[in-house]
Amino acid sequence: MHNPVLVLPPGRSSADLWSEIVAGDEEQERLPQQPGPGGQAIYRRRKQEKVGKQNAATGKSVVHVARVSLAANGKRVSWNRSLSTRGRTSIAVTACVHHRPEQKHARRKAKPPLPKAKVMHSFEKERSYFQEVDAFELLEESPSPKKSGTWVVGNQTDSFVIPHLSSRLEKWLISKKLNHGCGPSSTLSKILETPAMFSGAKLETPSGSLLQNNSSMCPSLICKNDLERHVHSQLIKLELKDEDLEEAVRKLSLASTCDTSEGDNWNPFTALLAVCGQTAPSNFVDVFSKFCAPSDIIKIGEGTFGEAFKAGNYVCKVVPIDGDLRVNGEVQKRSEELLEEAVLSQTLNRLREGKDDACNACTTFIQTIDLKVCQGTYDVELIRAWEDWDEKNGSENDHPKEFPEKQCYVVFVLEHGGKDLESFVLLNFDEARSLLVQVAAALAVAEAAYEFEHRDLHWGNILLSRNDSRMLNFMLEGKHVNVKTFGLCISIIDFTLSRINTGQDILFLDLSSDPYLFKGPKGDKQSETYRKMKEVTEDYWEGSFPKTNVLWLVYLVDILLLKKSFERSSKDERELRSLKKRLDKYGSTKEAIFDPFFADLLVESAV
Ligand SMILES: Nc1ncnc2c1ncn2[C@@H]1O[C@H](COP(=O)(O)OP(=O)(O)OP(=O)(O)O)[C@@H](O)[C@H]1O
Repeated sequence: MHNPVLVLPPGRSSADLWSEIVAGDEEQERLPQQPGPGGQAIYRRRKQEKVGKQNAATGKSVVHVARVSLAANGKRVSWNRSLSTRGRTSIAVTACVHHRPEQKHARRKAKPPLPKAKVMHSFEKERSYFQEVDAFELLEESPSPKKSGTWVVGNQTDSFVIPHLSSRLEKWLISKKLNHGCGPSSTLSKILETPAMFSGAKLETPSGSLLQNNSSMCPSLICKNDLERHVHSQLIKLELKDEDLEEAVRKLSLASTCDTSEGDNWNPFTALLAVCGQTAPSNFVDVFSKFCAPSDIIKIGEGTFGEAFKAGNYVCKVVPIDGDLRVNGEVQKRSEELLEEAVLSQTLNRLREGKDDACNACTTFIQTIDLKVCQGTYDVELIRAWEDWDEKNGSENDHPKEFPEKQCYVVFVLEHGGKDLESFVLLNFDEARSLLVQVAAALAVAEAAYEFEHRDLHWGNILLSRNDSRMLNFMLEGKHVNVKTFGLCISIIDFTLSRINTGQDILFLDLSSDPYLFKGPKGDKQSETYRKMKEVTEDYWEGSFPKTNVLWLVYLVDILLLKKSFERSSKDERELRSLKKRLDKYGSTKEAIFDPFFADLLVESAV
C-alpha cells in the first residue's frame, strides 16, 4: 500500500501552519518544507514518472546474503516505495531447542524519556487545517517498506547463522547435517507422518500454554513446527493419507532432497506448492473462477509487490515470485519468503478460532482463506481489470503484460477487509475510538499469544468496513471481552515487517539492513514511527519489543487528529491528545488496552 506523506497546502507558509498544528505534538516535530511552484507547498499524490522496466544490468551491486534493491532511476527509487536493502541476513538453527522465554538483549538499555508536549493549539486552527488537508491530494507517499525483504527466522537460544535459508524444513535438514543431536535421524517423510502417528507431544506456545500436538518422534524439534504441520495437513488434503508417505514426498520432489547429503538441494518452491496443497502450479483462471466469473474480477488496490483483485466475496492478492524480471523496480520475492509468510498468516488465522492458544482469540487480523501458486502470463481478465483500475486511479505499478510464460505467482485468497483507513470516511468520534480500541485489543491479543508485533501499521494496512454488529468478542489471556464497534469492523493486513513467535520459530524481518526505511521525511508521522521503532529495538529486530505496537497506536492517534476529519468536539480531541500522552508510558498494547480511554468501550463478557 502506498502511503502519503503530509505536506502543506497551497498558499500556506509551511512554517506557520505546521507549527500551529503540531505545536501540541510531544516531539515538537516540524514538517519539512516542500514548496511547490512559486514557492508554495502543494498537496497532491506524487505520480512517479513512468519509465521502462529496470534493467538488472544497470543495477547496483548485490550485497552478500542481504537482498539489495537494484532499482536505480526506476519507478521505485524513492525511499517511500522501497527499502533499498532487505534481506534474510541470518537464520538461527535451533534443532531440538524448545522455545524458552526470551532473554533480554544485552544491548537493550533504558531510553531517555521523550520530550513532553509544551504547547497546546486551538481546536479551531486544527479544524481549518483538517478541512484543508482533506481538500488536497497528498504530495508524497510515506514509506511503504519494500517487501523485497525476506523473512528471517530466528530463535533466541543456541543459534548460529545460516544465510539464505528460511524454513523449518531447511533447518531440519541443516540440523541433520550438523548432527545436532535431535535423536534418531528422520526422513522428511517421517516429519510428515500421518496424524495417527502424532500422539502426545505437546506444543509450547510463547504464551506458555501447552497444546496437544501430533508428534511422537523427535517432538522437541520436528512436528511442532507450523510449516511442517501445514505441509503435512496439505498432504493429507491431497489425499495422500493412505499412500506410503515416502512415495508421496518423492512425488513432491522433496524426498530426493531431504537426505543429509542432498540437503542443499532442498527446493522451497516445491515446499511452497505443498503448503498450498498443490503438486504443480495452477493457472489464474482456475483459481479465480472458484470465486467469480473471470469477467467480474475487479482490481481494488496495489502494493509494491501485490496486485489486489476482488473476486466474488474475496480479495486475491497476486504476488509474482522467483522470476528474474524486476517488478515495479524490485527484485521479486522468493518462494522461501512466501513460505514464511504463509506460516505467519496461518498462525494469525489460528487466533480466529482460539486455536493453539485457547486463552487468546480475535478476528481482527485478515483471514487468509487459501494460498495458491499460479504460473503463466497474466490472465487477460486480470489485465483488463488492471487497466480499468489504472485508468481510474493511475497505477504506479508496471503493466503486468510484461510477465513471461514461465512466471510464477502466489495468490493469497483473503477475506475482503473493506477500504483502507486512508480512503475510508469515518463518521464520528465513536467510530474513531472504536477503530483505536479494536486495533489495540487485536494487538494485545496477538502480543499475548505470539509476542506479535506488526511493525508497519500505517493507514494503508488498516482496513475498515461497516456491518450491523454492535459488539465484537476478543479473548485476552483467558478473559472474554466485548468491544463496542459502533458498526465498524477493522481488519489488519500486511505482515511483511511483522515479528511473531510461533512457539517454535521467531519470524521477523531484519530492518537493520534497510537504511532507507528510517530516512523518511522529518515530521512525517509514519517515518517518525519507524525511527522510534529503531530506537526502541536498538536495531535488534529479532527481539520482542511490544512497545513497537504502542508506537503504532500513537501513530494512529496522530492520524486521527491530523489527517482524518470526522465529527468531533474539542473535548474529543483533548481525549485523543491525552491518550497519546499516556500511551508514551505503556510498554505494550497489553498494558495500553487498560487505559481509561478504552474503559467504556470494553465490556467483560462471560463468553
Ligand atoms: N484483504 C483485503 N481486503 C481489501 N483490500 C485489500 C486486501 N488486501 C489488500 N488490499 C488492498 O490492496 C492494497 C495493497 O495490499 P498490500 O498492502 O497487502 O500489498 P503489498 O504489496 O504488501 O503493499 P506494499 O508492499 O506496498 O506495502 C491494500 O492497501 C488494500 O487497498
